[in-house]
This record gives sequence, structure tokens and C-alpha cells, in this order.
Amino acid sequence: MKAVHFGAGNIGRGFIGALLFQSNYETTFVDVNTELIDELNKKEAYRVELAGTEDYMEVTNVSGLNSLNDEEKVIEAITEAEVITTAVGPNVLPMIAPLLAKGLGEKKSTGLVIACENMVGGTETLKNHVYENLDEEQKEWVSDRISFPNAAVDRIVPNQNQEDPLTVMVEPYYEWVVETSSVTSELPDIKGITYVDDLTPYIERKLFTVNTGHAVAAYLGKYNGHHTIKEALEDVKIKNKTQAALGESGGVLIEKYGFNTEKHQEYIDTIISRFENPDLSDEVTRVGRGPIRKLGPKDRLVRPALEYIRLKNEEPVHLAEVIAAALDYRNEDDAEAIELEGMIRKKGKVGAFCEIAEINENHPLVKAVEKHIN
Ligand SMILES: NC(=O)C1=CN([C@@H]2O[C@H](COP(=O)(O)OP(=O)(O)OC[C@H]3O[C@@H](n4cnc5c(N)ncnc54)[C@H](O)[C@@H]3O)[C@@H](O)[C@H]2O)C=CC1
Ligand SMILES: O=P(O)(O)OC[C@H]1O[C@](O)(CO)[C@@H](O)[C@@H]1O
Repeated sequence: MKAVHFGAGNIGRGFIGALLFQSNYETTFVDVNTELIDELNKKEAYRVELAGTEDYMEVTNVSGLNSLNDEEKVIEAITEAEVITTAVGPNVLPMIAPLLAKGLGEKKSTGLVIACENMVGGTETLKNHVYENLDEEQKEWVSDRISFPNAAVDRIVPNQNQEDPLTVMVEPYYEWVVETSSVTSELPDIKGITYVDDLTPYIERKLFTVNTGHAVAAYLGKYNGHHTIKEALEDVKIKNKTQAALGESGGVLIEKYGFNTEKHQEYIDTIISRFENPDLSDEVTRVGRGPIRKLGPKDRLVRPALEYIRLKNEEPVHLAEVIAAALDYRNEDDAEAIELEGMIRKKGKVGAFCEIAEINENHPLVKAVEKHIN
């Protein structure tokens, strides 16, 4: 069985690639990073280490293609693949869509495309970009054969500092949930995937707990001069604020999906202890990367804050404080942080926030955030 995976980065190698290997897939990684591609082709294998243990897995049956230089080969690999996955980041989905569309347009067999990105409706978004690159005949052809199920992926894979550029250290925990309602072909037997009819509660629970909590620690951590998530959470005030913000997003989730309150608190506690894993060194700049995306209306901070106001008719004090800290996020190596700084220089923090979150300055969330800005 063959798979194509776009993005040979941390989650691509450390999570999706590892599970595809365990399920007997031969995986072709497609990336723009020449070093990674060359190493994959030279070694045809890489190592995934489980943090805090002596355990590791040797992933084999892998190769690499460059999405810029090996276009014909990527198209051919897509035509032969049963499963096509991505972990490139939400902003890169439109960039891979033209090549994916070319491959799918030529594919004669059925297949599944699954975007494994931190966003609601990731595969749906990718599908829309792919369809923009197909003519009417190809659209019909692709819609008859290819399913595009949304997915939620959860495994913390920090930036790597390994001698071998392919080796990746991951936390032992993982969850990969895929929505079946739109799938017309047979479901692939990939070890570790949980298939569900409706992904919404799963993706919202994950995004508004794991990613919201992580963002709290990252933005408050960076604001207070910490370098890693673990260091940030050793600061009791930040840990309490992380709990409090997850209390707000948790209140929304409990009300929307009827989760059991005690069980949800246990879930929150488990997530925070994952952030504190002493064997993972996760920088606040990785978790806080892309502040404009993370302040977006559907993302981990603004979306639960808006839902909190809508459902509880109260101010999300703690989420508002984190949003204010995110507006203060500065990192010269992060293009979005530089852009955010420029926007704030022109429009002020409130103006920049309203534009990014797509809300008006009289919105109660803006008033709540303003209190922390001031
Ligand atoms: N690292 C983590 O703990 C988790 C990450 N995710 C999600 O997975 C996605 C990837 O994240 P990471 O693996 O951490 O990032 P990463 O930066 O390690 O990997 C992304 C890879 O995509 C490649 N890429 C960029 N542009 C490309 C293009 N045009 N064509 C092909 N490849 C391209 C990059 O060269 C890089 O190797 C993101 O959406 C992230 O939110 C989800 C769960 C966990
Ligand atoms: O990958 P993003 O969306 O930039 O955000 C970083 C977040 O993603 C993860 O890497 C995986 O969910 C978390 O560790 C972190 O909260």
C-alpha cells in the first residue's frame, strides 16, 4: 500500500509517517526542504524516539520528493497512493493545492486526502483550494473517487535539536481522529486512527483545550521572559492562569457538547501535565508561532472567547488577558510576529486586534481585551 505525505517536518515524520509505517504503508514524503528530502532518499529510514523512555521506532519504506523540482514524480506518486496526508501548516495548504490537484486529476483509483493541521475544517479548506485548480470535468472525476475527511491530530512534537536531521523525538501520547461522514470509499486500516461520524466535538475539544492551553503558556510565558513551556508553567501564576483560561474554554465545551464536568477537568489536568513533560523541551516561540493566525476568529483564543460571551453572557477575563499578551508577542524570526508589530504600529493594538479577529471595536471581547492592554 502506498501513501503520499506533504510536509516531512515534526508531525509528518514523528506522527503521521510513523503510523503509516506501522500500518505497512510505503510513504513518499513531499517537502520543500532539500536537506530532509536528500536524507530520506539516502537513508530510506529514520528514527522516532519516545520522550522519557528508551523506546524508539525505526521507520522504513520511506522516500522523499521535492514539491518544487520533482513535480512529475509527485503527480505519479499521488496517482498510485491510497492515502494522501498533509502536515504543512494551515497557511501552506493553498500552496500545495495546485500540485495535489494535478495528481488527483490524473488519478484513476479511489483515495483519501486527510489534512492533519491544527484547524477546524482543515481538509475541507484544502479540498476547496484543490477544486479551485480543477476544471469541471476533473471536479466530477475527483468527486467520484476521492474523499476529503476532516481530522484532528494531537501529539506534541517540539522543534528538534538532533545530530541526525531525520531523527525526531515525540511525546508517547497521540490521538488521530478522522470523520467518516464524507467518505465514499473503503476506510483505510491505519493503526491509531479513530473513525467518528461527527468530528466537531473532537476537534473543538482538542483545539480549545490542548492548543488554547498551550497558547496561554506560550504568550504569558514569553511576556514574562520564559523560554520554554515547562519553564512558563513552573511559574505558579502562569499555571493558575492556564487552568483559569481552560476553565473558560471548558465551560463553553461542556455547555455545547454536554461533556461531564469532572471528566473534562480530568482531561484539562492531563493536558497540562503533558505540557509539563520534563523530557520535552518545547520553546514558547514554537507554540506561539504565527500570532496572526492564532488570533484569528476561528482559532484557539478568539473562538472560545466569543463563544463564552455568546453562551454565558459574561466576560472571558482570562482568555482576554492571553489575547492581550498575544498582541505583545514579538519574535524577529517569525514573519507573522513582525507583521503584527507593523499592524499595531499603524492601527494600535485595538485596531489590529479588530482587523485580525474580524470584530468591531464595540464588541464586548474588544472591551475585555482593552482592560488588559491598559
Ligand atoms: N508539532 C506538533 O506538535 C503538531 C503540529 N500539528 C500541525 O501539523 C502541521 C505541521 O506542523 P509541524 O510538523 O510542527 O511543522 P514543521 O515546520 O516541523 O513541518 C512542516 C513541514 O512542511 C514543509 N513545507 C512547507 N511548505 C511546503 C510546501 N509548499 N510543500 C511541501 N512541504 C512544505 C516544511 O518544509 C516542513 O518540513 C501544522 O499545521 C501544525 O499545527 C498538529 C499537531 C501537533
Ligand atoms: O502548530 P500550531 O498551530 O502553530 O500551534 C502549536 C500547537 O500545535 C501543537 O504543536 C500540536 O497541537 C501544540 O503542541 C501547540 O499547541
